[in-house]
Amino acid sequence: MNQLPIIDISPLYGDDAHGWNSVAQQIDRACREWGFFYIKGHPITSARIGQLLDAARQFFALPAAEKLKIDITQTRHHRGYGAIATEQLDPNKPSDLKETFDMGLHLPAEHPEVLAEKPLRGSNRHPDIAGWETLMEQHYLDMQALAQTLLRAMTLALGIERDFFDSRFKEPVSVLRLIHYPPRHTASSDEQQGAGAHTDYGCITLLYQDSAGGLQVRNVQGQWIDAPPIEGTFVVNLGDMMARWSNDRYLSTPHRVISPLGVDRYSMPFFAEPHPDTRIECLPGCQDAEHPPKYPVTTCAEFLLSRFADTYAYRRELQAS
Ligand SMILES: O=C(O)CCC(=O)C(=O)O
Ligand SMILES: [Fe+2]
Repeated sequence: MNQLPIIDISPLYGDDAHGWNSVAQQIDRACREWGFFYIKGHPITSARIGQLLDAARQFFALPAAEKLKIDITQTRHHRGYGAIATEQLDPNKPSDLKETFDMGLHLPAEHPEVLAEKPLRGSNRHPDIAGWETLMEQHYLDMQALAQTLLRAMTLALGIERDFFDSRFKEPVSVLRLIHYPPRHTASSDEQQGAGAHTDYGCITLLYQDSAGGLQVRNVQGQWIDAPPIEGTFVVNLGDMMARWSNDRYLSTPHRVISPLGVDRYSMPFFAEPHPDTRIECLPGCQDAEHPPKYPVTTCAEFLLSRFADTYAYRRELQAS
């Protein structure tokens, strides 16, 4: 197994039941065998992607002092700029060779969860770049809608009600992230990695990657295989919350990014995660006498905060304070 499946999801934008079922079967198989696949036939235009890449290049090229005006480590709710080495995804390797911009659902100061200082809730912190905020806020909503379309298809194979995820993804904690990987300058990729080997924390991740390459996925035989850029697609993968929800019927697969040699790389993952209070509890169709629930029940917020603390020194300090 060395080739990730490519699934055309365009039938999900019509109401032909046969088309929906066919896509649902393909997604179900890819989730069980790989936890990773590509999608094509989605509604995000190449013009939009071009605007986002331009914006990302403009932002990451700003002087450090300008970017640090929205330093993520100065927030309680995890929004803004993460400088190089803020994250360490693989505890056995040096910190990651990448810089990031994170945003979430914009909640106004008077929202009850913001007033109550609930973790991960609040307003976005955008850089002062013309057109940036409108572009990013719209893209966030469009990626959330795309993620929910995929989740709706997944309910068919999981044997749960059609709106199971929709009802749990109201006011989600989903994150849209832009990443810049500076080039490595030595032929060896063993030292500092772009992104160390990790599994994602959330339910489902939709990743746009530019043409530089470097993403690798560990297959069930334990080999690292390339997930090369394919024009017009997103790479989709499942995170640990979905593995728990599905009692490991669906795989949360390790992946990493080898820093590009001689070129910059830009990527944009969207991490779809439900409302913070959502109970992550084995789905009824994923358990029986031979497969009892493997994981204790948790909530989305509780689970995410524990994983953030593993990855970010600043979150450990914040949670200890
Ligand atoms: O940049 C990429 O291609 C992957 C990034 C990633 O795996 C992550 O941020 O979780
Ligand atoms: Fe990841």
